Amino acid sequence: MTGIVGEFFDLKADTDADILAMQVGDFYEFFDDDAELVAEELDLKVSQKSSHGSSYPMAGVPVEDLTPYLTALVERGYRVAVADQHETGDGHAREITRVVTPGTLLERTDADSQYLGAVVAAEDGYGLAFADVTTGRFHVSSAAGEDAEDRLLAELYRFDPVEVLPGPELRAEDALLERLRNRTDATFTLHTAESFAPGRARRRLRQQFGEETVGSVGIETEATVQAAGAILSYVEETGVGVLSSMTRLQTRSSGDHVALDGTTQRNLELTETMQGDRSGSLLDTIDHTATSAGRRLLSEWLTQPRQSIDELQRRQSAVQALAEAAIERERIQDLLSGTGDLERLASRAASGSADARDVRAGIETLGLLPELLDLVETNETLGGSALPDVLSRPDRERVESLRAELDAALVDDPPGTITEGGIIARGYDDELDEIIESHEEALRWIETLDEREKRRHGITHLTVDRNKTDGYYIQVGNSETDAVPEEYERIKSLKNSERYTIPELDEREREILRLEESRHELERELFEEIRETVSAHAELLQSVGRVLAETDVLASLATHAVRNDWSRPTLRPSGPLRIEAGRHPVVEQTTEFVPNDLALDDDRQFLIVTGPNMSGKSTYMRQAALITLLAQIGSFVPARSAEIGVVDGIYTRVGALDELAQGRSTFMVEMQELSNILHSATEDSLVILDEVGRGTATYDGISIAWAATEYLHNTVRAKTLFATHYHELTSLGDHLERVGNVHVAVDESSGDVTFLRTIREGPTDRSYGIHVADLAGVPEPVVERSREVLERLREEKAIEARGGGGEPVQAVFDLGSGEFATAGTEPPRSADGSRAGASGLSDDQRAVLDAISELDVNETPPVELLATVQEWQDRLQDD
Ligand SMILES: Nc1ncnc2c1ncn2[C@@H]1O[C@H](COP(=O)(O)OP(=O)(O)OP(=O)(O)O)[C@@H](O)[C@H]1O
Repeated sequence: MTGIVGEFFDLKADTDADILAMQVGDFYEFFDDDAELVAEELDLKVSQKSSHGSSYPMAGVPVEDLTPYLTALVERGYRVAVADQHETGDGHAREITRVVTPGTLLERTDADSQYLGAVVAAEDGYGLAFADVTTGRFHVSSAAGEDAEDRLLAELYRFDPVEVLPGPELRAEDALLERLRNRTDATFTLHTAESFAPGRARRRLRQQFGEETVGSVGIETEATVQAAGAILSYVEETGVGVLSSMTRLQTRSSGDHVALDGTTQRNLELTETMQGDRSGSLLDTIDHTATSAGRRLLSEWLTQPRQSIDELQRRQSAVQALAEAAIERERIQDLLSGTGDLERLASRAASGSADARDVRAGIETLGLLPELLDLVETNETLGGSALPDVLSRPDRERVESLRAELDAALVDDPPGTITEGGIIARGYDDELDEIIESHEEALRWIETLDEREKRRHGITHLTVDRNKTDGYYIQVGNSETDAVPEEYERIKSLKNSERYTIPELDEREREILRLEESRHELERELFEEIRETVSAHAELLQSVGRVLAETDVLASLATHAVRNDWSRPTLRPSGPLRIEAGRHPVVEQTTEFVPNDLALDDDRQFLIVTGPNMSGKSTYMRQAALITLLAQIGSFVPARSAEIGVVDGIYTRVGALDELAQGRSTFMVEMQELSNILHSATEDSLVILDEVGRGTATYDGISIAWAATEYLHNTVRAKTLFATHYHELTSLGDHLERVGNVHVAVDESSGDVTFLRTIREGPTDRSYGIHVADLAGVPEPVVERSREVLERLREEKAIEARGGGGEPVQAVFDLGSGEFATAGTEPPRSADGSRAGASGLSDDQRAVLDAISELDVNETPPVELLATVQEWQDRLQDD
């Protein structure tokens, strides 16, 4: 098939992109199914194009408007190929110049990172690589060991990629792929298997980052090399052209990072809430950054706390100085706001999409560095902090020479297009200066032509102007057309005037057009050279960008500390966690918050937290984790004072509601997460367990919680906070040396429950679930009946707890041994006190036993269970 539509189909057959945008003159056109799809997604009009007797749907957008349409399509997960048109000797030809995908979209303007990820499965784990084409960032990591899969998920959660390239082996692992898909919103793209081949991948990696870098950063596994190589090949193949801005290969320095699994990042609502909203997350609450690069870095810090005390104290010193020097801090934030995003400029310059305005913004931003350094050094408080060191990191002279070079090249306020001149400053290029001079002279000649002509011919209503159809012309009012000389050639008659031209004017016009053309051409060429200079300095720009982002984050942390009365925590290499009057950083924003103390040390390393529902147990535990985490990004913390033994990991196990939506058993998830914690946590970790064991039958739950506590206490020895409704567990405090009990106090003096939100020593003796049921509007008869049942149960429990003296009617939990005695091992006694054989049972007793063995504890709601137990008791008592 020939013709435009045929060409479209040929090109489409050559690409695996979902949609093809093909340039036809001033438009990008979509045909056939693509036209229907794009029209539907973007609300475009569909027309029909005839070709070879058939008619095809067609939709198009003007060339200059492609970007927003492209961005919208890609953000919806489509991969769009763009075929550009170029001139050939005898017409036009088109070829695909790039494929825009979620992970290679350059036109991003918001603050978010946009990672493209690759995951390669190997025998002993996974290799991972992540690249952000908009900033040139490139990270590699690996996930190995027994919990490799959890580590993999944690990394995916941390980078939150928009597009993932699964390696060839992974493609066959349906179950894992499904989990990955559930964990990210990424588009999964099948990139050619060859690009994952180890030899090829290694070559690419060396080519990109240099042999030495690849050797020195210590990429641990071949799978990681494969993942990194595949990303490089994908970025190259999609034609986004940013490879030269990827200058630094980053690995996680193991030993310094704090383990923070995906579940914990989510539970602590670091960058989004459990519901997936940004608002209400820790990031959203503490973010006062002035730049998008700053916000990206703050998000990175929060998901990547550190252990290095030196680094943390360095950050703390800067935050403290910035907190104290309020005026300078505001000045710094003022200077930073409105600056260009240098990391993104480097990428856009490398891809050739940066325009003169982008570069101009970059120049201004580079100029800020000496200004900031000056401001910081001349202030005593700031000068004594780590800030001067931060700002001195990029080579000052190189920055200034690049800035000066670019500044001399561009005008102060360039236009947003690079094809229409007006970009390059005078004095930068001799040839251009000459053209501009001649151009301006020709323009001056035309500007003064009206005066000359008026004088020469004595005509008063004469003007010289230009429009698209007529070019330059002389216009004379009808009343004076008689005075027009002979050489005037009429080109148009209007209602009240006539338009003329003269040979000199025609000649000037031709000259102006010629000069304009060469000026535009030359300015574009010069600008492209300048853009290449920018691109060649990608590394320098990125380092200045990072330094400014870091200053922004430190100032933001200082602002939040000052506004919310946070304090500088004392950091120690390991050991106790002591918090005086601590608060929850997010909850304190919206509530009259009641501060609480916490101490976890060598004498008391494990706290069991009890208290009524909704009293504040979760808040108390999360605030401990968040205070530790904030301290380990170098921030101040919401507390009167805090002493923090640096942790190597924060592990949480908190409600699993969201997993339910993904169709996994809550209990299974709970146990997988518990297993992960028991495997991974160390003596230097902080563990938060909320209601572990709740997802199964009571006795199973208590047993698991009991055993996990013993293991964490005896073997792992991690600092642990454990909230539970199982009061049985509180007696662990008597048995295990370093386990203590605290509870959240309530006031019942008025007959109602008032939440005091205060943490007190010792366990609670009861649960307030019924009160919450009442608050929630459960019908009065049910609430009343629950109270009766509870009373009875309490009496029974007192009997059970003594472990004898009464009639055990059901399995009892022996607090002394931590084991269960069941009805089966301890048959009921007969009325005379002697043990009755199975044959000596009454009908009622047998019926009760049958009922017990048939009852499915997992499937019976607790209230019904209690009622059933009571019914049995009644039957046995009547017996
Ligand atoms: N120290 C505090 N000061 C003020 N308000 C608080 C405090 N702690 C908790 N709250 C408020 O109490 C509410 C319930 O707290 P939280 O969810 O921590 O209770 P919980 O005991 O874990 O509940 P459940 O056992 O039902 O899970 C929170 O939404 C919070 O607004």
